[in-house]
Amino acid sequence: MPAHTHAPHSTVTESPVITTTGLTKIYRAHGPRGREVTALDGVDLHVREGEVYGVIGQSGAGKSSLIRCVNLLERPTAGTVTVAGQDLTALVGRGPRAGRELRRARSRIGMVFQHFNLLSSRTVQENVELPLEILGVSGRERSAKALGLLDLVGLSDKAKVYPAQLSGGQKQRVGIARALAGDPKVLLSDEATSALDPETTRSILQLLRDLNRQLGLTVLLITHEMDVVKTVCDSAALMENGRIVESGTVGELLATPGSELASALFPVSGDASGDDRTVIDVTFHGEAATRPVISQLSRTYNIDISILGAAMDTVGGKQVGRMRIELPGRYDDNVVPIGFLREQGLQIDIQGQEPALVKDGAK
Ligand SMILES: Nc1ncnc2c1ncn2[C@@H]1O[C@H](COP(=O)(O)OP(=O)(O)OP(=O)(O)O)[C@@H](O)[C@H]1O
Repeated sequence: MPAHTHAPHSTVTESPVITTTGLTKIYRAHGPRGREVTALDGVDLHVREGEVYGVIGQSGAGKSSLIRCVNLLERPTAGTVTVAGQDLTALVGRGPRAGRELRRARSRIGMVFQHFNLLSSRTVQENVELPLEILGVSGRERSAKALGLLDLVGLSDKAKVYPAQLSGGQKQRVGIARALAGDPKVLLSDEATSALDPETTRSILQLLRDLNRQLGLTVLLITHEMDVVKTVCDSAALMENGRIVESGTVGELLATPGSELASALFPVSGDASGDDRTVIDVTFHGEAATRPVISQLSRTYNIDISILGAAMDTVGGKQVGRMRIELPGRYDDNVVPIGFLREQGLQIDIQGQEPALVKDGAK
């Protein structure tokens, strides 16, 4: 594996910057027979300062509800939301003073939308200036700030044009510049690349990553695309039916036996070539990724190993990967070599072991 892979400098700290506890959102349809939909069912989310955190899940899992509750665009039914040390839920519906504080706190949370939400009647610069107008920033200061942000997102030559004259990727860059106008500590991204082609998606993700690194900006993004998580996220959570069912840093997920997210990030396939074989998935990450463990295994135990499938990649600047290998003999014959692999710090998942035990038991 190449040792020269450029690992971007990580700015992740242990301080929590977004925390939700028991976050619950129940939508109630109007009318006496209104149906209830529980979109969030007690979500505990912990996003650390300086990380890019991805929430992934299928349509209807509750991702949009989560991100909209984090900036209080949607009022949670229960639970708390703390952003940068401030309990936002405590400010809801508590009179004009708390309302002002909530608006101020919100200006420290940038939001990027799937369909950009730009005003077509305003130029690019005027779109970026909009949040500053709302904050009461003077004309000259607004203009200087907007031009600086457009430069940061690579659009300094587009200040005077209208959104209709821009490509989708350029529109999203304007959306990002606008989201940064209030100097947020946190950027929320709601499917920011879903409306873009793959190449533009890559450039927007790269921009988010660069802003994360340069500005120490914490990014919480929701997506239904595993590739987005793989490209930019330090940590990820999987949502199903309004709950977080798995979460952690990419490394932690890869080290979790049976992690759905880990196998979705690194899918490997391949079937055993016969009954009398043991198929195992080996996950490499960190330092173990650079050692020749498979050839050591083969030499130490004098066994022939077949590689059935493999996926290697760089996630958040770190080499990670999975390999599905086949060893001769049944599981009982391979306890020692498998122990050897585990001792090397590798994550080992034995394919079909549990179903086989169940089947054996049923015989
Ligand atoms: N305003 C609303 N009123 C009633 N139900 C809603 C409302 N918004 C969302 N829901 C319901 O809440 C559940 C979660 O929706 P949400 O949009 O949060 O999921 P999602 O994971 O973002 O899905 P998608 O990727 O399709 O946007 C769904 O069953 C949805 O129908």
